[in-house]
Amino acid sequence: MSSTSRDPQVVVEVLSEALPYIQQFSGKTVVVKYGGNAMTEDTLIDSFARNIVLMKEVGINPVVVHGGGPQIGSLLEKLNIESRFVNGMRVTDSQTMDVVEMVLGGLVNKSIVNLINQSGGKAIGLTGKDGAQIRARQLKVEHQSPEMTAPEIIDIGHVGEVESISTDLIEMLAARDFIPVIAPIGVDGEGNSYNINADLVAGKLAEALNAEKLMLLTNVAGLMNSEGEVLTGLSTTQVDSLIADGTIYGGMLPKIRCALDAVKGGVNSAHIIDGRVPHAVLLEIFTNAGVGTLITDAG
Ligand SMILES: Nc1ncnc2c1ncn2[C@@H]1O[C@H](COP(=O)(O)OP(=O)(O)O)[C@@H](O)[C@H]1O
Ligand SMILES: CC(=O)N[C@@H](CCC(=O)OP(=O)(O)O)C(=O)O
Repeated sequence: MSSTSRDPQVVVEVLSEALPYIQQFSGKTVVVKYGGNAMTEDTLIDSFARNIVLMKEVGINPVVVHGGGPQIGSLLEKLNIESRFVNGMRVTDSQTMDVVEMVLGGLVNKSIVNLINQSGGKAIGLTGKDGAQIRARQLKVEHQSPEMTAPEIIDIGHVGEVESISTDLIEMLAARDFIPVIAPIGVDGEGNSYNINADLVAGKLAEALNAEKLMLLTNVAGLMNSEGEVLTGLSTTQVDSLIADGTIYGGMLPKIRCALDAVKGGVNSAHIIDGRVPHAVLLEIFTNAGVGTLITDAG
């Protein structure tokens, strides 16, 4: 339906209903993680970009952190390089690291920046290497399968975890009305690059920025139980048991862990939401629709 064919009364009522949310979040920072799996259709990416611009226009400071796992996977496939994951993390040798940097820092970052700019925003794309703002160290992964008596520590190459984040650059850009768009690549003191799971970067960045909200856009309706029902208001203990019985696996592991860490670290709420729903970001921020899984410290 075109905007001209909508009942004007409905349009103004919708705008009016958003007012308390606009007042509540104006001046606050919201970190939005845009997962590669949610970037499936051009119209969806376009509505995501418009949502981010609208947030900025009403006085909220959006900071975008993006993923791009499937996009990295498809270039690796073209280059005949196999993709392997351990606990939801990509095993990253030097060759894979080059591809990760090209895809995340180049193609994906610049296409999001371009779409936000096309929608009237002022986006600036950066990786964690710019201004050395994301200091990383190598992540050691603990892996245990049912047949093993004790977990083993495995080296999965150039995969990093966040050691520290400097928010100067992001705050400077946000204060001048730019929208920072961050690719999850970190750097250590020697200048080595690290591939960091985008959820982990988003969670740590939300903490460092004292963000009001962390929104994780993905390709499922939320965190689900084994019956496929969306769960919300989970405690750490409930999450631990869902991990232990295999209900939470793969890419949902870093996502739920970073959401729990972020709310423990002072972020007011974290939300795992379905990025395949048009205008998912606005639905979460400006309505009571209750999309997805909500995580708060009280959970
Ligand atoms: N309990 C669960 N509830 C929902 N999704 C889950 C669960 N456990 C594992 N997953 C998987 O996690 C995926 C989302 O993580 P990921 O693929 O890394 O997405 P993104 O690119 O958005 O970060 C889902 O597509 C689903 O396959
Ligand atoms: C270490 C690790 O796994 N890094 C991720 C970085 C991209 C990412 O996190 O993308 P999504 O959010 O789309 O999953 C990867 O190489 O796929």
